[in-house]
Amino acid sequence: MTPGRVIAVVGPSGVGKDSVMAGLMAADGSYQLVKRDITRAAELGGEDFTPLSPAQFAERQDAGGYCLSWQAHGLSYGIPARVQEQANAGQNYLINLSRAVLAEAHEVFADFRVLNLTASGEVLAKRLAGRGRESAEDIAQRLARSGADLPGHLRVVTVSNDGALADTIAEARALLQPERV
Ligand SMILES: Nc1ncnc2c1ncn2[C@@H]1O[C@H](COP(=O)(O)OP(=O)(O)O)[C@@H](O)[C@H]1O
Ligand SMILES: O=P(O)(O)OC[C@H]1O[C@H](OP(=O)(O)OP(=O)(O)O)[C@H](O)[C@@H]1O
Repeated sequence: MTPGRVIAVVGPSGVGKDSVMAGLMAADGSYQLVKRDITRAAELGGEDFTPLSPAQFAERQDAGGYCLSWQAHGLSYGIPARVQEQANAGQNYLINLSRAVLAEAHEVFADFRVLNLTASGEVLAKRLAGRGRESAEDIAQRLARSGADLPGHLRVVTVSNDGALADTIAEARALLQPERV
């Protein structure tokens, strides 16, 4: 069985990862979005995620429930182990990952690609304020993280999302075309 393709969408907070993923999903029905476990209150909204308490998260993690997990922004994030199983069985996925787990993800998924989104610091600050999910202090901390480097051995496509969302989605699809999104 040919493994499914897993495309990680990464980039700084506010760059448009969730928006671009939604656009890619609307354009190509052959991918599924990965629903993450996050220790964030359900009412904070945004992406469709599974809200867990820190104790619930730790329990799942100890039971081997995650193929990838990390901490960021004072939260824990987990990718359910079944995502790895289903990708290996042929399912294609779009997945929102931390840049810090890309090298590990490259080991976890047999057919792994990265869509790296970028935007200027000014645009990021405006978008985070407009989204209204975080406090001013939280936003400042998120912006301070924005310069992470990507490991050199990965297959990465980089697209600016400084302009219109539709243009970003079209460019990402064109660059990923041989990659089927
Ligand atoms: N190209 C764009 N132009 C204008 N606003 C955008 C664009 N892309 C995303 N946004 C907006 O910016 C905010 C952050 O986008 P989001 O997808 O939540 O980013 P991320 O998931 O990377 O944090 C949202 O309010 C979203 O609607
Ligand atoms: O290590 P980094 O690449 O900086 O990423 C850190 C975290 O930021 C994003 O989280 P989340 O989607 O909750 O936040 P965001 O929407 O503000 O990016 C991303 O999915 C990671 O979980």
